[in-house]
Amino acid sequence: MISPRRPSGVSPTSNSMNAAQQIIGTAPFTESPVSSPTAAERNERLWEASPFSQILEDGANSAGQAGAEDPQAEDRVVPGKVRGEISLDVVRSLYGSAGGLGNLRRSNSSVIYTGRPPEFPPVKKLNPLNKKRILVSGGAGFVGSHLVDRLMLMGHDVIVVDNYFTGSKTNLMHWFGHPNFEVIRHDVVDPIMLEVDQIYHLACPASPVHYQSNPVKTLKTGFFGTYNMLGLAKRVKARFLLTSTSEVYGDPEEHPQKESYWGHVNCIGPRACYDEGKRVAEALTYSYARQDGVDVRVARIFNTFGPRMNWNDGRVVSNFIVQALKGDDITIYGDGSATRSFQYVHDLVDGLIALMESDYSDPVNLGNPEEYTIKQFADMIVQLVNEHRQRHGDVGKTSTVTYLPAVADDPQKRKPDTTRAKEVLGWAPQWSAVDGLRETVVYFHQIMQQS
Ligand SMILES: O=c1ccn([C@@H]2O[C@H](COP(=O)(O)OP(=O)(O)O[C@H]3OC[C@@H](O)[C@H](O)[C@H]3O)[C@@H](O)[C@H]2O)c(=O)[nH]1
Repeated sequence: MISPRRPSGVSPTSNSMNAAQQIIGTAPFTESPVSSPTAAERNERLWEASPFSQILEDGANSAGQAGAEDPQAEDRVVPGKVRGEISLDVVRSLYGSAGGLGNLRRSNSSVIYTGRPPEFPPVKKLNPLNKKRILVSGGAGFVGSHLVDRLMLMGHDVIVVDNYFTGSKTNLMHWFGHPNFEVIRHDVVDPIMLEVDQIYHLACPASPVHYQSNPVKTLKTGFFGTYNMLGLAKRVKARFLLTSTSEVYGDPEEHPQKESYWGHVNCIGPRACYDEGKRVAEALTYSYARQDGVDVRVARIFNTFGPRMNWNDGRVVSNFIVQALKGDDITIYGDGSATRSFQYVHDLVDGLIALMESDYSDPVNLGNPEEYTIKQFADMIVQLVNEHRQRHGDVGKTSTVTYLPAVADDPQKRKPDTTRAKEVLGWAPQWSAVDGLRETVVYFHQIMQQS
């Protein structure tokens, strides 16, 4: 068994338990013996030769064992923090230098795609009754690609639709050609017809810089994108999960924010394209549920960070880490007293899957209630980056903070009340912001070394 931990996000009787409980690399299927190697024997030999077999068989201890010889061991933090019986090391291998990042090299004049590693990561062999066809809209993006990784490792058939506005094929390259995986270049503002059992609807730019760059398109994505995905869910009777946002609470007058809070949004401001787009997406979702009986789930996602964020994403985490790694000024908009609560992407993926597999239809906040002022957050990142650089013998310039004008309608405080997620999903974040940031610093450092 890879991990002794039972997924704590779901009850032992729920569907997700059946899915998540199944173990990667379990005993191969049996067939009648024949003189030439059987499929099972071939499978076993391939498995033993696989670079992943060692990782999986070492299980949660592998990071610790590697620590004695590995100079970068301190870059690895908190082994085992992924729910379900999936090794965190395998998940990491898909975006670290052994996986996703290992797929390309850059020089001044060219980019060389070296292809995915010689074998796909092993996916679980599911009983056909438990294997689902799952559509992930926006699956080439930051959060979407991590969700795709997890659903693939769990053994499902995954179809991604993405228009690559902010997503990237390189986030998914490690699955190209896998029989359980398909990707379609498609913009969800246009209808699409597919046969699926579940739809995770993520497609929408999420960084304020991106969603404000074409606000009409953001509103079209919020309305027509959700309308088309809900129409599909209705036609094929798929369960539908909307990724909504903490931005539906606007600049909140209630703190922390409970799901029962109706919000405080400026419907004519520069953020309205996203906030109101997501609010109408929620309204559509519950209208389809009431009128047509569509089986819906709504996650309200709070600030999330992790590997595969674009270095030029524009959000605070990537901006501050990249600035600190370069020794540039850390740009605080306003006086730094606004607060945010940051969750690591693996916690979010756990929560999304637990919600999809639950029988709960009302909105659920998914976020980490650890709250920081932006100034505290800047100091924390500078310190973590300095520690990281010292470990690598890199004595670069230490960044200092510079204050720039505040952005319009910037919410002044944000912190999720996660009581509902605990009660209905058994979900709570497992990663502290610091632990997640350590991994994210390593990731951005690797990206910068490649460019
Ligand atoms: O370089 C920067 C970037 C951002 N910030 C500040 O840091 C805070 C967080 O800003 P971000 O752009 O990361 O994200 P925001 O919280 O404003 O919006 C996010 O909210 C939740 C999600 O749904 C979305 O990912 C996004 O809209 C804001 O106060 C912002 O003004 C800086 O001070 N400097």
